[in-house]
Amino acid sequence: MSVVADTLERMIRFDRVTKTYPGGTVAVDDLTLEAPRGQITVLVGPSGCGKTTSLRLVNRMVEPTSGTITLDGTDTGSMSATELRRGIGYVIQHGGLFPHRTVEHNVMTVPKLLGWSTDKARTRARELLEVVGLAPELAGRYPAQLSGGQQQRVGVARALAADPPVLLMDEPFSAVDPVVRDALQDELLTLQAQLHKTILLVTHDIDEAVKLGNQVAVLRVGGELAQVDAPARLLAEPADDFVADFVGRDRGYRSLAFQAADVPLHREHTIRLGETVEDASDWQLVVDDDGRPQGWVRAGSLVGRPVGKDDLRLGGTLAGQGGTLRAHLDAALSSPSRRGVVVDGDGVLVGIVHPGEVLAAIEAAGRAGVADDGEPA
Ligand SMILES: Nc1ncnc2c1ncn2[C@@H]1O[C@H](COP(=O)(O)OP(=O)(O)OP(=O)(O)O)[C@@H](O)[C@H]1O
Repeated sequence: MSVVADTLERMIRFDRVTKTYPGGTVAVDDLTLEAPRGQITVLVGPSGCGKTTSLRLVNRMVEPTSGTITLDGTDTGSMSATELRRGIGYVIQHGGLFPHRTVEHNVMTVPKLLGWSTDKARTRARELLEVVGLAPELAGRYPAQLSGGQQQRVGVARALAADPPVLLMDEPFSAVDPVVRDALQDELLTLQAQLHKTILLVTHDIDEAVKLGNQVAVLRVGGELAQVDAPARLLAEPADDFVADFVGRDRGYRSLAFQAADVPLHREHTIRLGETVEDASDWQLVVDDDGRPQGWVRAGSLVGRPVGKDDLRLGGTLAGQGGTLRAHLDAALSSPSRRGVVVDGDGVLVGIVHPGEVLAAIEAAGRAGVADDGEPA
């Protein structure tokens, strides 16, 4: 298998696909959609809009009533279901693990079905458990002895076992708490940066959709595609009221997460922990011996004595150098001094930004957007 990561060549294509279930429910209505190779396409929409049905149409767990689905140009209807599924990993909520098989045996399932030797399948399973961040000692446990997040990681490892070019993921992270979900989402993005799978992922959570998707398809109940676009465009230019409502009220602010910040950086006078405060000017930034910001102090009341950890006001977010407008604006607004702290990849202070200048950069980015498109966004 060779997957070219950087082409936009289609991998999965729905061509005028309709699925009507016995009883007459139209779950998917005349869907035409392409999932580009090596990218994450997210299907999002309210409950019952046909997301799961659309996903299952790809691996033929559901057959279309009309229309065709092609995989790399081949009509899936012309392939045997077994042959088709060999190239498709499938991840569901809770991992969908076999409860009576150990973690390792769960991951070995597909390689064994493909006729791999036990040794080769076991080596692959161990390799994958490491890839998804699971400690080797978990290999012998049963799914019930794992946390929700760990089960989900095993589910991903199992889907990747035979190195399929395509991954279908149905609400893979919705059964875990928000903190674990966020971590799993980050891990999927890191993994994807190495693996370049063609991923079709279903979620009902628009924040997850815009975080993970290279493109996001919004479906409405009745199985109609309302809009498919890159996340930034979806937030900036929802096609209609339904999409605008679905993407949410603070979409203007969230769209700043897709724009790189071109904001002037200013030098900031710093003091080190333990250093005696001599300057009575208002907020001062405290750094450790390596120059990493630790927090702000209100210097006036501290003049003449050393700064201790208890004096620090924390709470301001840090923006990464070269990061997004959203991260810079948030750093400025959440800082007690209203000066946003910008750090490099090692967490060392590189400068500060002022909220007014971040807003000016937002305005300038908006004007550049108008110039690019030739018409206002
Ligand atoms: N096997 C089935 N037989 C009959 N109707 C079905 C079947 N599976 C799904 N449906 C119906 O098709 C519609 C779409 O269901 P589907 O599960 O694809 O939606 P969904 O967007 O994934 O929903 P959710 O977010 O609630 O999981 C719903 O009205 C559902 O009741």
